[in-house]
Amino acid sequence: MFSSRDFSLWSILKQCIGKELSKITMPVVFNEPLSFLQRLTEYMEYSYLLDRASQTSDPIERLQYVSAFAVSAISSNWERLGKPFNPLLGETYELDRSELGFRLISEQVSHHPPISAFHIDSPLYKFHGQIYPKLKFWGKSVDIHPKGYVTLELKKFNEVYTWQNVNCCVHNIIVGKLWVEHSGPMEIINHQTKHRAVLNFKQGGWFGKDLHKVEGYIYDPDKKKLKAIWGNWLMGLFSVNAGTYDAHVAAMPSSPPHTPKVNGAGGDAEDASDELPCKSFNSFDLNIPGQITLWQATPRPEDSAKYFSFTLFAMTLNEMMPEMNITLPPTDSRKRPDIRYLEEGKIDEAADAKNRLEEKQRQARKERKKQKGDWQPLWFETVKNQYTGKEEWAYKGDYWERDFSKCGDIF
Ligand SMILES: CC(C)CCC[C@@H](C)[C@H]1CC[C@H]2[C@@H]3CC=C4C[C@@H](O)CC[C@]4(C)[C@H]3CC[C@]12C
Repeated sequence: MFSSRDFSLWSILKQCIGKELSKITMPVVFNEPLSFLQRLTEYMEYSYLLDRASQTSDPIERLQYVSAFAVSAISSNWERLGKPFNPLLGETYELDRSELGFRLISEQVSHHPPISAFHIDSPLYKFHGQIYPKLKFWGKSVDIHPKGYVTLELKKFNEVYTWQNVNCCVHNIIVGKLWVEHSGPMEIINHQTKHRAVLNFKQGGWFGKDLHKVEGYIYDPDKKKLKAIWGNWLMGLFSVNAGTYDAHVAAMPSSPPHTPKVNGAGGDAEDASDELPCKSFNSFDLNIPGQITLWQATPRPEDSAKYFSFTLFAMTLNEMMPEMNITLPPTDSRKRPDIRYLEEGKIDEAADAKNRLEEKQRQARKERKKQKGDWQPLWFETVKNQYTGKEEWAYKGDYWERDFSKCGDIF
């Protein structure tokens, strides 16, 4: 990893207050060596939770595991402060993890606004969706709204679940240590049985008491609370009967008084930046009789901090195995020269390559405009999702036949 300490993020971003960030080009030192398509693949790090959900006959237990999956999908965002590369229009990424039971294909289907579509197949489930990351800069922080629904189909039960990704915020852009927070509600619906999980990602608050905490309930179709789910999005989740949980929490002594920080007068979460997430995690393992652990995060590899804070799963994503040179399409993220250079620590080469690719993309767009042509994604098309009622990008099929003769020359 190259140190970006000598570069001021603020000096670049100060021209952009209140603006959408997808249009500004950032120096490559603020990047991590992955494309956003590869980064999205990290949703699948804990794919075993989907296997587990498909293997239980109790719909409530299924929803518990689907909820754990939805939360686990963002756990790798902790401490990840590099910006993934914006995928080029038509860029694709595949990940064949048949030994884990799934394979994934994703494509950048739109450039302005940026939209990434993905589709994952397993013998047990299908998981697909699209993300429209909207980044907005508000001076002290960057707000990220990863718009778009994701859909999970459990084949054995003919069940469809949908949810929306939770909002994200990067704090301390001007001074201090950058850190990531997820906050807001996440609602996961089983459209067949009408069970719902409503989870709340809490804000750190004044003293960081609730930092990274997730808490919520599973409701039956009549909105009766069945199970409580609680934990922390970076480390793990637990569950127990809702009644037991509520009684336990009500009987808990209120938290010990805190000494307010002298300079911590603001009401926002920045004050919590020194709080150790591990410390607050202990208080989440409430040890309630009958509680079960739904999910626990795998610790980061020892040297992770020197490698963009990647998880082990993330470290595999840009690996180019010898046979891949032949099997991969020319549009696969692993073949992007700028990302590869950054991975190798060659900053100047990475910056040059990134400029060249972006220029090439602009030229191609001009050409299309002249010929009055429209861009057509190769592997996805728009359809209406019957459950969410929203237009979405659906996989057309055929990718794995590996006929890549129609792939554009984008790198
Ligand atoms: C310091 C600033 C300017 C650059 C760093 C911004 C980084 C941290 C931002 C840029 C794009 C962001 C991602 C955009 C969309 C998603 C999908 C969502 O489901 C989980 C969060 C996730 C994966 C975001 C994580 C944070 C992210 C990677």
